[in-house]
Amino acid sequence: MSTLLGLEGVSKNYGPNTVLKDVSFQIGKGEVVGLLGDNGAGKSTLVKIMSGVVSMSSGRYVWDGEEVNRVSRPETERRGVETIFQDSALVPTMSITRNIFAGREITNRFGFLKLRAMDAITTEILDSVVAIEGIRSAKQLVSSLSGGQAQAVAIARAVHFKRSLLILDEPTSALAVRATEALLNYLVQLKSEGVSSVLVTHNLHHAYKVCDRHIVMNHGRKILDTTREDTSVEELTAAVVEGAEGVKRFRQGKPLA
Ligand SMILES: Nc1ncnc2c1ncn2[C@@H]1O[C@H](COP(=O)(O)OP(=O)(O)OP(=O)(O)O)[C@@H](O)[C@H]1O
Repeated sequence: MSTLLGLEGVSKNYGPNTVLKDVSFQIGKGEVVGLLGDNGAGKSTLVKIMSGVVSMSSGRYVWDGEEVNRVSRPETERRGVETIFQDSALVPTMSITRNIFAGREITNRFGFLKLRAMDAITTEILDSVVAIEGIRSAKQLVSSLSGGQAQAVAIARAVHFKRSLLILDEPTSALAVRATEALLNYLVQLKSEGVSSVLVTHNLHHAYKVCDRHIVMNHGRKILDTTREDTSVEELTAAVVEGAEGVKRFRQGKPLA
């Protein structure tokens, strides 16, 4: 599998605090990668670096074999990175449709918005991509949605405009069971279309179910980078809970401390 994105020796300091230490990994084309780790392990910081929101203190960002020197949000968006952040950035006073198409509106040749066409597409993607309970209409204002429904709209938006890399930071935390299942299945479907994804989650069962590879972070360091075939939910649990020592212990067949 050829590499879409490679991070090489990435470190990040916030003042005197080093929150990422010499992290390297690769994301293959069409690969679903689980980014795992305990609270504060550095997952969201990596997500922000991959999407260009935060700059790295040192290291290399290599996209499709080419080093990117100035990694910014517009630059990663141009290359096809879509990110769902923990707090999905939606505009509450606008309708679901307008949020989904924000910045990518469909217009006629005179520049007028084709609202009916956008509403129809919105209805279709809400139904097919994330099966969300309780949304009445694409015209509904986002301010009238629950937290989980709003998150699902953000996911539907990113998934619809899928490009090359979809990064989801804790996407299922506020989703109900059916919507979570739909989203996980969708990631697998995207894979067959050559789209890569990074799934940040605390739910190791979700990660294990859909990810081809798992990267476990611990105190800013990568401590495990393994394919699905070479690991198990039990080993991932040991890595997340106990770090590198936990992996060693697990491989020696000893129980969790
Ligand atoms: N803007 C910032 N300024 C200073 N420290 C920060 C900043 N952002 C994150 N950190 C620190 O970096 C470390 C890693 O945080 P990060 O949010 O990447 O962890 P995480 O693995 O995503 O955790 P969680 O699962 O709790 O979301 C934490 O110790 C956090 O306090």
